[in-house]
Amino acid sequence: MNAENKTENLTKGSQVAAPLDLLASDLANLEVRDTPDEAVLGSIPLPSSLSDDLAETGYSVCGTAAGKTWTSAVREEITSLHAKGLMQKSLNRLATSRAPVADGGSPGHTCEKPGVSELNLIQGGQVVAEEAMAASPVLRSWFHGTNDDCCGGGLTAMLAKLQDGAPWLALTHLDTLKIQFNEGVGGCFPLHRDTQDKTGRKLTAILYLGENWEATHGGELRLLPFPLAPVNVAPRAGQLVLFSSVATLHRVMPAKAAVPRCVVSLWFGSGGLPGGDLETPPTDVSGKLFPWRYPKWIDPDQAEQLAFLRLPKNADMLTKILYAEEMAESIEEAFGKSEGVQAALALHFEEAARTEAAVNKALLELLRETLPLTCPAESYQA
Ligand SMILES: O=C(O)CCC(=O)C(=O)O
Ligand SMILES: [Fe+2]
Repeated sequence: MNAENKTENLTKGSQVAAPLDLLASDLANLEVRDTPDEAVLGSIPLPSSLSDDLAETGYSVCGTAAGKTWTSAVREEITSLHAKGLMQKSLNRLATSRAPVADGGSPGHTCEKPGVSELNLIQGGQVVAEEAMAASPVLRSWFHGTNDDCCGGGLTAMLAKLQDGAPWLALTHLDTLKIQFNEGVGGCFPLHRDTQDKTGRKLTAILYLGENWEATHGGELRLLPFPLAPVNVAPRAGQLVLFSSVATLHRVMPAKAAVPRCVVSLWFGSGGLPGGDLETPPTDVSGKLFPWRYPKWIDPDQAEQLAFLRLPKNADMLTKILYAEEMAESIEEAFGKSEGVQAALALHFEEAARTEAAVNKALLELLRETLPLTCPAESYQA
């Protein structure tokens, strides 16, 4: 059965695939390696499995992408920017109704993540926070790629490694560099995908800087690589997570201890920067540019039958339904239970129910029984 037929089945047809066996798997590809303390992000190889990881799961985890000395220096810079009051509250606008308002937008409720501050240092490839950048020599030299004296790392080296590791993403530039400081008092991010817009952002790279992170500190990044099982990633210093900005659902679990959680988030794009020589970025909204294939632990026949689950429209509909509860929980954890949040949750459940009504019931029942596809070790906390 091809993907087109399956797409129809999702909304109209009555035919459903045979139940799946949940298959055992080899778990990830954790390359143990000796990372020099001074290693700058970009200076040391990314996992050799990067391309396979991204194509099979939509994400790739690199246990150590930078050394202790460098990650400590970046953590100190972020901590000091926070102490100087140069960062901003992290806000989200939650839709509360589908009815348009006078200015053409839709009604919403703006909420703040408690204890979480952020700042874009780079946006559209340009420095947009001059004062903060001036006060951050380590991040500044990483961006300008002038740290030859520290193992030849920096943005240029990192971009080259990503281009090499996943050439099909056609990455051309760093679009955004955001720093984040979470005081560790419950702050978290609700379930989301990073990009629905046309900025050309394709790949998210998150570098964690948590010194002596322990499970009791919370703040794990939870990836939901539908239809595969969710994975929690520890925000340990030097750990880098790469994932599709367009496709990969993720959230940040609540921080549980008064230990700051510091993060550098990078978004890489294709198609060049605005005003550059290249054409408008190719978009993978059609699903064509991301070469999805299922991990080897899924039987090839089943993999073929399940390809339709990853067509963007299908994945969007099904995750809205299957992760409706987790989405609601993550919104409440991030923003509390104010009236505005309650209105947003009511709309969220209404939309999930409307989406569910459009999907073939037998197929949905089957998917509820068989998904997510689980490999034996679900949680990675190296
Ligand atoms: O802090 C993290 O681990 C992820 C943050 C995130 O998802 C975002 O900034 O979009
Ligand atoms: Fe995100």
